[in-house]
Amino acid sequence: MTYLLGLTGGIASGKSTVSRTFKAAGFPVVDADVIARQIVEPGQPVLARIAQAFGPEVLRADGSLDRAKLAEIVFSQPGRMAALNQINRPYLREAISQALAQAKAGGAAIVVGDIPLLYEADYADDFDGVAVVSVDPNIQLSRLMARDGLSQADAEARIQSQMPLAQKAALADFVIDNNGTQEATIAQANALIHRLQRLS
Ligand SMILES: CC(C)(COP(=O)(O)OP(=O)(O)OC[C@H]1O[C@@H](n2cnc3c(N)ncnc32)[C@H](O)[C@@H]1O)[C@@H](O)C(=O)NCCC(=O)NCCS
Ligand SMILES: Nc1ncnc2c1ncn2[C@@H]1O[C@H](COP(=O)(O)OP(=O)(O)OP(=O)(O)O)[C@@H](O)[C@H]1O
Repeated sequence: MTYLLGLTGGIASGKSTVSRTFKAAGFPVVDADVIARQIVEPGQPVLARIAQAFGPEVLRADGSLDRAKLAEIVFSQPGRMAALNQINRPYLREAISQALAQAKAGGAAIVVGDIPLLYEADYADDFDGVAVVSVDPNIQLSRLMARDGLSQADAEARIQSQMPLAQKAALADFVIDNNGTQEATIAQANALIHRLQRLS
């Protein structure tokens, strides 16, 4: 039996370290951010609907999505974010559930769905259990600013567009604390793998 694990957290909370650890141990990981990029490639219906709703200024000269421009709009205006979510979510859900089913058919003991908005978009019931990567707010803010070169105000707006991380941790079946070193986080992820292997 495959154990289907949902992996989530906040923006820049450290999900990548955990998903890399599962991949390194040989388990398939379905990455919602990658799928979210695929569904807005030129020629895809979602891109046309985004252009219709947000105007041609969110497209580059070559017709591809100007992600920085769209991010600037949606992370500063919750109403516009809600409009983007309304367009994207049905397509994302379909593509994510197809990718998870395909990964599960491979027969691995654990399959991971790395979904940043797992709780916000109501995916928890699709999984056998959910792991949240947690980090203190001040560390999350400084890592996000450093990684994406954002001002404090822009980084705070992105964090605030999501469910508070403490609330996600309270809902989770497993919590991985990423306040320490990456090595400490990898050790927690490996301990979780051993625990799930006993359950699967
Ligand atoms: C707004 C966009 C253009 C910004 O693109 P950008 O390249 O700067 O960021 P990227 O896609 O790598 O996402 C980075 C992080 O932002 C956060 N984030 C992305 N979308 C959202 C959203 N709709 N609401 C809250 N947080 C979000 C997530 O934590 C994600 O890991 C892009 O994130 C997007 O199209 N989002 C809508 C699709 C979506 O819901 N993706 C999340 C999959 S669960
Ligand atoms: N334990 C750690 N110590 C120091 N830096 C870290 C640690 N964990 C992550 N980072 C750094 O913090 C940033 C955010 O981490 P990461 O990209 O893994 O988060 P994420 O949850 O996958 O983000 P997103 O959902 O936004 O894609 C990265 O630049 C990463 O190198």
